Amino acid sequence: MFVYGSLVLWNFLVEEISTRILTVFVAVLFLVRVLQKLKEANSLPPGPWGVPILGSLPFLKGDLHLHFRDLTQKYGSLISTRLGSQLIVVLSDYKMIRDAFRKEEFTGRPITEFSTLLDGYGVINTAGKLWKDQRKFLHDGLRHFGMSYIGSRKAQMENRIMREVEEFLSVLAAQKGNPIDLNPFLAVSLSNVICDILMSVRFSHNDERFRRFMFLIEEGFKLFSSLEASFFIPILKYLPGQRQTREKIAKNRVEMAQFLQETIEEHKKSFDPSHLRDLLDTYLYEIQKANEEGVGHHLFEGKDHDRQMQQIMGDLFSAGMETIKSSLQWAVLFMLHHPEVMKAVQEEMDQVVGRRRLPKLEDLPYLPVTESTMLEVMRISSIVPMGTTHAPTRDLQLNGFHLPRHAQIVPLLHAVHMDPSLWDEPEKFNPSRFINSEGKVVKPEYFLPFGVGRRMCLGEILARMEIFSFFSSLLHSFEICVPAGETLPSLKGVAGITISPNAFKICLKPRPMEWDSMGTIRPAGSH
Ligand code: HEM
Repeated sequence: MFVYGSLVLWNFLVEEISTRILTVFVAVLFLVRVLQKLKEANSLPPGPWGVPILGSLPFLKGDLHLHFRDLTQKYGSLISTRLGSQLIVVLSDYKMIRDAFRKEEFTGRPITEFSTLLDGYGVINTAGKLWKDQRKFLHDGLRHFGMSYIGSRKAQMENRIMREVEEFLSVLAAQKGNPIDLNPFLAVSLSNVICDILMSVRFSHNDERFRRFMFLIEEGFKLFSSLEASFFIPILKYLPGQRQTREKIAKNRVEMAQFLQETIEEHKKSFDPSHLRDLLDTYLYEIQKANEEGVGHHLFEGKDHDRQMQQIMGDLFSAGMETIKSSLQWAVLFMLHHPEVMKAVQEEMDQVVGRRRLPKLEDLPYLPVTESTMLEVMRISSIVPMGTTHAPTRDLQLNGFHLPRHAQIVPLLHAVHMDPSLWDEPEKFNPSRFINSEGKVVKPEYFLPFGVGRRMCLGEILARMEIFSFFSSLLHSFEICVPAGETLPSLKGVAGITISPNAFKICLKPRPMEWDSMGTIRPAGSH
């Protein structure tokens, strides 16, 4: 009896002690974790803490890039803040951005609701080896098809662009000076340039297929924006309405994928390895080579080939069309606001290019007023105000602060372009800031419309060629004015991933070319 009683007591004590030890152990673990979090929070770059769960979300006012700019003015050029569950680190000093983004460890992409929707396909939202291989391949491929400052391929690219410029100008001339919104005309012409390079596809201005494709892209942007809240507070994705939005995104993606897949299938049928027509063919070539060698291709890392090609085409199209369209719309808008600059650009071209032909890329070094005007448009509009969001590939230190692996790193390009310590009166539109005392165009190292470092824009050369060709030809061919009775359109843009102007209308009055007064058809080789 005594032995039994002792055993019961012993067991009771052991259980009691174990429970207590376990409780103490859990409490210590919890405390250590809380201390770790506090230490981490203390070593993060400075910035507003906000409120529990929501972070700074309730205090967001206006456009995100302007909100971040206000914070950097208050807390310094490296700040951190929480938006819901996401830790955001903003860099606004150009040297800091440049030095950080040169390093491999800043080339990651954050894992967000948005990136999971894309399943790691494409180039823009990938990271690691797959991104690196993809980027190198695309860089070489785009060069091969003329995205280069030198060589015969450059001439090919210029011809391709000028074919679209001429069609653009003739469609505009057919509007006979009536008020028009340039947006749909630019959309077709610019899409044709990029689609030709990617997959030898061109659209006409009334093409139903193209309209549907553009509609799906625009709707996609809107649908993604309406999911934004759940990117920051993931639990919101279970709200009614959010599921339907996701389903709609998936449905639209299938429709766009079908459109792209049709082109991929046509390419597969007519594929000739000795004559690669476009970027899509270069992918097919790589796949064929890998199949013959019986190995998986490093460009796909076990991913579905067709889906990867679809996403690459989609990535380059969406990165390459909207950005140039917005830049050109900003350029026109600034010309309406600064007719004296428009006049100076036109006079320079009349003198250097003459009235017998359209401007060519080789004229550019002799057109400092035109070039500096385009640069100033890019600076002041900063159409990709926050670049793309990067993520550290591991926990890092930057300027003595801790950047955890899950942080989202934002390069605030807008703040760099509006920094009064770098630019004199940055809010003022002043192209001559890019011209030195010898009359030459100079681009300071803190001019970063295409970002900087390892993940900087892949399409910079094409973008510069297109912006020059469309802008200079438009101004060479037409006087641009506000429709009679209408007020000057606002310079306040609509901010999303890019900033574009609100829709506005213009009237175009032809500036006679010499072949018009001669009553002849445009002479062959005049452009
Ligand atoms: C005015 C036109 C354009 C501007 C201002 C622009 C600007 C930018 C910026 C700021 C970035 C992010 C850089 C970073 O995060 O560090 C970017 C990335 C990118 N751009 Fe552009 N871009 C333009 C046109 C184009 C064109 C025409 C193409 C395609 C042919 C293109 C393809 C890309 C791609 C693929 C990336 C992502 C690169 C990567 O993730 O490694 N862009 N661009």
